[in-house]
Amino acid sequence: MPTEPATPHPDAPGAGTDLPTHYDHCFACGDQAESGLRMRTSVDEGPTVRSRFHVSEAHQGAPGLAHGGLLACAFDEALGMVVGNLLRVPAVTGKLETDFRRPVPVGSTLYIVARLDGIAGRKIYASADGHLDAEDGPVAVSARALFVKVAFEHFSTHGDPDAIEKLTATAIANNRKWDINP
Ligand SMILES: CCCCC/C=C\C/C=C\C/C=C\C/C=C\CCCC(=O)SCCNC(=O)CCNC(=O)[C@H](O)C(C)(C)COP(=O)(O)OP(=O)(O)OC[C@H]1O[C@@H](n2cnc3c(N)ncnc32)[C@H](O)[C@@H]1OP(=O)(O)O
Repeated sequence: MPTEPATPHPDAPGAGTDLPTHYDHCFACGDQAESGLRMRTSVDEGPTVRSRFHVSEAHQGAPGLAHGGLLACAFDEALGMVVGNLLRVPAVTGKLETDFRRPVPVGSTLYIVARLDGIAGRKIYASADGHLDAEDGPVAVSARALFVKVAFEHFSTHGDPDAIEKLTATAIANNRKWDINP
C-alpha cells in the first residue's frame, strides 16, 4: 500500500493549543504518576506538536545523565500525542527507533518536536527531534516510529476497561471526538 501524506483531522486542535494529558496516570504526561516525566505538549504549525521534558534526578541512568529508556519514553509520548491528537484515531506504537546523539544531563530540558510523516492503511509514520535546553538547541536525540491504528476495544480488552470508560466520558464531555475502529 502506498504511503500518503498525513492530513490532520478537521476537528484536530489548532496551532497554539496546549494539549491536556491523555491519562492522569500516564508515566510520561500524567500528574498522578510518581517520578513521571510530567511532559507538556502543544500543537504547532504543520502536522507537528512540541513537547517539553525536564530531566530530574529521578530520571538518571548513569550518574547525572538521563536514562536512555526514559528518553525513549519521552519520544513515545511526543510521537503518540502527534498521532492521537492530530489524526484523532486510536493507535499504538508498533516500532520505535531512537538515535542518542548527545548526553542529556540532569537539570536540562529536552524540547521535542514531533511530526506526522505519512500513512499507509493502518500504519502511521512519525518522527521527532529533541533539542537540548532550547527550541533551537542542538539535537540530542531523534526518533522514528510506526504506530498502528487499532479498534478502541484494544484498550478495553487488553487494559483497564473502567479507566478507559472514564477517559471516554471525559473526552466526550470536553467535546474531543475520536474516529474509532480502523
Ligand atoms: C495510550 C492511549 C490510552 C487510551 C486513549 C484512547 C485513544 C487515544 C487518544 C489519545 C492518545 C494521545 C496520546 C498518546 C500518547 C502516548 C502513546 C503511547 C503509545 C504506546 O506506548 S502504546 C504501548 C506499546 N505498544 C503496544 O503495546 C502495541 C502491542 N502490539 C500490538 O497490539 C499489535 O502488535 C499491533 C496492534 C501493533 C499490530 O497487531 P495487529 O494484529 O492489529 O496488526 P498486524 O500485525 O497485521 O500489523 C498491521 C500492520 O502493521 C505492521 N506492523 C505491526 N507491527 C510492526 C512492527 N513492529 N514493525 C513493522 N511493522 C509492523 C504489520 O506488518 C502490518 O503491515 P501490513 O498491513 O503492511 O502487512
